[in-house]
Amino acid sequence: MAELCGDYAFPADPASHFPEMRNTLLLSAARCQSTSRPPVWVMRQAGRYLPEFRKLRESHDFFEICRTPELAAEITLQPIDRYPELDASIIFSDILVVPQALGMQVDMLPAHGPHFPRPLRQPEDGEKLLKETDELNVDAELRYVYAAITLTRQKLEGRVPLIGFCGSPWTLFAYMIEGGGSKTLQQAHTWINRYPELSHRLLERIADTCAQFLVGQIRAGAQMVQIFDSWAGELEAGKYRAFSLQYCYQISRTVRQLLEHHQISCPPISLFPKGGGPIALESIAQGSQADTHFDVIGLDWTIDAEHARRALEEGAKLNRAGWRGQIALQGNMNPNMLYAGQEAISRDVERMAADFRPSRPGWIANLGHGITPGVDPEDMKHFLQCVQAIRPA
Ligand SMILES: Cc1c2[nH]c(c1CCC(=O)O)Cc1[nH]c(c(CCC(=O)O)c1C)Cc1[nH]c(c(CCC(=O)O)c1C)Cc1[nH]c(c(C)c1CCC(=O)O)C2
Repeated sequence: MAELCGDYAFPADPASHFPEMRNTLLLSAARCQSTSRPPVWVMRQAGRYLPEFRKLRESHDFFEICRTPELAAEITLQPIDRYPELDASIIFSDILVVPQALGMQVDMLPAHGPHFPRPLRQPEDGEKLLKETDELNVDAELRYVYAAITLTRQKLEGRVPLIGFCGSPWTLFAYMIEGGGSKTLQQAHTWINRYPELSHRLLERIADTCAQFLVGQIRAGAQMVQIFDSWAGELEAGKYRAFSLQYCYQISRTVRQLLEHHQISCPPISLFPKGGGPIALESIAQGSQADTHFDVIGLDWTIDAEHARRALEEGAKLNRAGWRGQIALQGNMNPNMLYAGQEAISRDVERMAADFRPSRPGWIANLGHGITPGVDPEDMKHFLQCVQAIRPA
């Protein structure tokens, strides 16, 4: 893997190394600062609904693209070149590069998605992984992502900010045990119920790896980072706090500490607790501390902006650490609305804009989950144009 990217060196100072930014709407909204209009980007915006992506995929394996900075940069830029309406880019990669860095094999099977030939089956498999990753050099394993980020920042020429990301420890842990997608996560639940102590040690190792990985991405040029907790909604409230949220806080804390050591200011950190509902949001605000908080929370489409705000406020009232920071919201149109026709899309964007009006400044328009492969690229364009037409709050 290292051969593919050769030697990589972090820029001395990411703040001054890259072309001057011409669009900072995302970074302002993430800090709840007022903007002329809400910024917009879309999860999975570089993906299979784009013919130019499918064309490149014909001749390259998925993880080969992830490991080849020139290809990852090219795909990251595809939606930016096609849609001048976008206010952010997100580096082309996958959350499963972290299990790979931890020594697990992951393949991307056509039509099936991710597949681990040797998932964690027995407690001994977990102990073995812990032993073998005790002195893991995260930066050496994942520097191909850093190289892709630095190259993409140059190619973006300041058009829009670049977002870096990782999976949440719980979501990655579940993939590492299930070995791929799963409807029930039965085996992951069995691990946290039968082997809670070992599960905690694994989650801590994954969180530490993710934190170092996000710091590397930020040093390489990422201007916001998002933690995808795609399976937050699978856990009951107490277990969500113990097995997921706690480790997302650990990532936030470690990222802030390590960046301070490097004398780099911390960019906005975003958490997407998919399916977690009001209970997850309340828990997030209740448990936040100055050094563990999130600047942005992503919402899926099953919760509306008003309930989300209320849940965050309730949580903040119960916060014993005295944390009173502001949280920006991101989301949350149902991705399936992109199949409903342009008139319906227009109406739903208007509805969404009205719902989020009291949250502005501090709203980043997005879908409530990733865009799916069957969407007509013209309908995506229409969605972006509708968001652009939203007037100042
Ligand atoms: C759970 C998860 C994964 N990957 C990711 C998540 C979290 C977000 C979510 O919940 O959707 C995150 C991800 N995956 C991908 C990105 C790239 C950046 C972007 O444009 O958003 C990001 C941010 C590329 C991708 N990751 C994948 C593709 C399609 C792969 C292909 O071309 O064959 C892309 C463009 C494959 C992938 N990767 C994963 C799955 C389950 C699949 C298969 C199903 C699917 O395609 O949605 C794991």
